[in-house]
This record gives sequence, structure tokens and C-alpha cells, in this order.
Amino acid sequence: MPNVIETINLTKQYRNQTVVNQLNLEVQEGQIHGFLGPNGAGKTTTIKMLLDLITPTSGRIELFGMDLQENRNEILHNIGAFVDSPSYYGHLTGYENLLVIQKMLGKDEEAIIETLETVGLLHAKDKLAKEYSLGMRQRLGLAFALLNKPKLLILDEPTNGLDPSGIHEIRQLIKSLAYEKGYTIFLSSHNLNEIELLASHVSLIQEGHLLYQGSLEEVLKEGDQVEIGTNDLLQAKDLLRHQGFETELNKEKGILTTHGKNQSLAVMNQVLVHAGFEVFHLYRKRRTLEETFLALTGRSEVRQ
Ligand SMILES: Nc1ncnc2c1ncn2[C@@H]1O[C@H](COP(=O)(O)OP(=O)(O)OP(=O)(O)O)[C@@H](O)[C@H]1O
Repeated sequence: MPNVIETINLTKQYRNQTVVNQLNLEVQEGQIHGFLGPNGAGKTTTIKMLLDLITPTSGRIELFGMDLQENRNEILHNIGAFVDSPSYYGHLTGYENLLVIQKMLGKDEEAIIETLETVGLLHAKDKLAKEYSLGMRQRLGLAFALLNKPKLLILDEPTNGLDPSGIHEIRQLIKSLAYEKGYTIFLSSHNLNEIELLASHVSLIQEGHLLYQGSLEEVLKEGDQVEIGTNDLLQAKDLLRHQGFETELNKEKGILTTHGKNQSLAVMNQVLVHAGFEVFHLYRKRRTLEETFLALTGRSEVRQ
């Protein structure tokens, strides 16, 4: 799979603050790639550099395999973006709002109806945008991004401010854009539950550094925790250590815990039972993306 987005040691400094630090991102075709990080981590700054709205201090950006600085126009024609709340004319209808863009770009009207249908606004095409609900306005924002059939969608917090049903609707729309229409989607979000339900891949940044990138499945496995309950925890811990399994004693819960995807439950069970321990329970507990995120960033809570 070719990389649609690749950043090479991408760095942005403001005065003496390094906001994005040697970032090497890779987003491949067809991914819904969640870009995660606490407040101030550098997500919006990165997105602005990808859209050539601000210039990197150092490093490079390649989009569709081309250098952004050298092929700016060709690249930006193939990107649809949704950054901040999109601005629209309240006194114009949904249709007319899209028409303004097409006229400005010298494009024809044909794509408008199809785009309104894709984002589920066809029924409201003649309604004034100021009468749209917040969810409908977000859809109109996505329609702006989709209008000229880009290959890549870059969305900064597309569900910001929506209620749960609005979030659900936008989630379904984003999924269908990726999996039915073939768009590659790069989106930032604070909402980790949302990303867990939506993304195929994630990147996690903190203070401008990339902490993790990979498939959602992999990052969740990374967070897996194995819990073991036996009749003698300290002796079991010793035995397991001799067999190559490091565990931690959780006195409060009366269990041993261990991390990592390669821990073999069956082997640990066999070792313990063979040595005469009573194994009350031994299972792999899957962490949520939020728990994994907190473990990876060393934070105790997600700051919104
Ligand atoms: N134009 C600017 N001048 C100086 N500092 C800036 C500028 N833009 C952003 N910053 C700083 O860069 C850091 C990263 O900001 P950025 O908006 O990229 O973070 P973010 O991850 O998008 O956060 P949030 O989730 O809060 O939007 C912050 O400390 C911010 O204050």
C-alpha cells in the first residue's frame, strides 16, 4: 500500500517552543487514521502544515508520494479539509452554499447534488443553512470538503460539539466514505471512545513527539493486561519469573498482573498447575483505547 501521508522529521518551532518534534507519520491508502493527543500536543499545528497553511521549521511532507513544497497545487487539489467549524452563509441554502464554492473555483454545478446526497443533506438542500441543526452544519462542512472529489480527507475534530446521535451519524458517514467510497481519512479527535469505534489506525502524539503509530488492533493489544489469581501469589510470582514471565503483584486486588501481547496464557497456566498451584483465574483483560492512551502517555486522566 502506498503512503498517502508521510512526514519526515517534521518539526515546528514557535520562538523557543518546539510544538511538533521530528514527527514521522505514515498514513496509507484506505485507512481511517485517528490522530490523537492531549490538548496542546501539536495536532492542529501538524494538520496546518499538511495543508500548507503554515511552514515547517524543518523536515518534509510527502503527500501522494510527492513533496508538498514542490507540488503544492496538484496535491492540495486532491485534499478535502475540515478544520475548525467551517464557515457558511446562513442566509443561503445548503445548495447555494456549495454553489458559491463551485463558482469561486470555476467548477460546474453537477457535483453538488451528488455531494449533498453523500452527506445526507439532499432533503434539506433548499433550507437556509442558519436553520440547520449543528449536526447538519457539520455535514455541510463535510460537503465542502468532499465537493471536488479529493483522494484524502483531513478532518480536525469533526464531531466537536455534537450530541451523541450527531456523533453517531458523522461516524457512520465517515465509515461509509472510507469503506464504500474509498477515501483515505486522517482525523484528529479528543474523543477516544469515538476513535476506537471508527479508526483502523491511530497515531498518538504528546508534546510534539510521536509515541505510537499502528493499527488500532495492535495498539489495543499493546494495552492488554493478563491477570492471574492463585493460592500463593508470591511463590507463583517467583516461579513465573524463573520461567521468563515478569509479573507485578497487585496486593489490593490479590492478583498478579503482566503486560504484553506475547505472554502466553496457556504456558503460564501449565507452569503453575504443574507446580501444584491452584489457579483461580487467568485471563487477558483488554484495555480500552482510553486506558491504553493513559498508560502510554503516563497520565492519570484524559484532559479535555
Ligand atoms: N501561532 C502560534 N504561536 C505560538 N504558539 C502556538 C501557535 N499555535 C500553536 N501554538 C502552541 O503550540 C502548541 C500546540 O498547539 P496545537 O493547537 O497544535 O495543539 P493541539 O494538539 O491541536 O491541541 P488542541 O487539542 O487543544 O487543539 C500549544 O502549546 C500552542 O499554544
